Amino acid sequence: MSRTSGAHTPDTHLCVLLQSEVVLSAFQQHKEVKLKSSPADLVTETDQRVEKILISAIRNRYPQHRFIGEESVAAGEHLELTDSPTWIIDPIDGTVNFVHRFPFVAISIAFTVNRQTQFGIVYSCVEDKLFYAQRGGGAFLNGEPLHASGQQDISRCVVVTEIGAERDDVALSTMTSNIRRLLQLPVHGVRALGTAAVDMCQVATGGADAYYHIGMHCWDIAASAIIVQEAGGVVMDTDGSEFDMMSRRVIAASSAAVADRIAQVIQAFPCCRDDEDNCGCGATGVN
Ligand SMILES: O=P(O)(O)O[C@H]1[C@H](O)[C@@H](O)[C@H](O)[C@@H](O)[C@@H]1O
Ligand SMILES: [Mg+2]
Ligand SMILES: [Mg+2]
Repeated sequence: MSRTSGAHTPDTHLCVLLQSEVVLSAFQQHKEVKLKSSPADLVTETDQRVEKILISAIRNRYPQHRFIGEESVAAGEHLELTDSPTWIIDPIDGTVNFVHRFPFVAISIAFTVNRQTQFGIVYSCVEDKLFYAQRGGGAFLNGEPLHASGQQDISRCVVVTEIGAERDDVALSTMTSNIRRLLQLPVHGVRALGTAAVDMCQVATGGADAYYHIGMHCWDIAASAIIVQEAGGVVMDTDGSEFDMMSRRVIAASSAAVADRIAQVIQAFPCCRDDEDNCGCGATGVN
């Protein structure tokens, strides 16, 4: 059981914390690695095992609920977000880090009703940091309230992003030119931790002022999106429209001014929506 669990933690937190022991005990071990959508999109037996245990534990308690799990979708399960109560699960966010023992790996769980996120949990296992938010209830890190930085001036920002699993020329040149354009504004710095969920939670802590990503999946950011929003941050699509967790594009920021400025500077590359089957573009929504 993690050092951060407490009497106040709801059942789901306990579920996550219990599974983090599975992640942590495997963290130092040799891992059998399989490839998914690219040579950089990895999965291990631990990813699959943690997701199975989480889903069966939650399903046991809530048999009518639906699930969107990264590894269930990778195994061919249809991905559809409906009005039904739905759990959106990334059993290990940062699998490349997990395989390499780079100490930023997280379990991410979001819960939606009527397609609206009710709460999100991101547990950064090696750091032992439990990020949590409930709609209208604020955002917390290990029980302490979180507040975004409120920074309005892009030139005073630390911006977090990810070079994801894409290795095609269009995606790579778009991502690298986005980073170059931001650095030339200039911004104070660009960072990447290798886990979208923990990256985005840095905006909720105020330790970063913005996060943007093109190509991630709903399970990577569904939980951290509500954590940023409840910490007073802004979350939107990279085209400036309302945040849509299935679009595979996101900007999370300390303020609308910074979010809008980033939306002006960065470009997106085409990638299928998570809920779009066989959309035919280069970067597929599922593996
Ligand atoms: O580790 P997973 O759950 O696969 O998620 C990562 C994704 O695969 C990468 O492409 C992104 O760059 C990371 O930020 C995600 O955390
Ligand atoms: Mg992930
Ligand atoms: Mg994952």
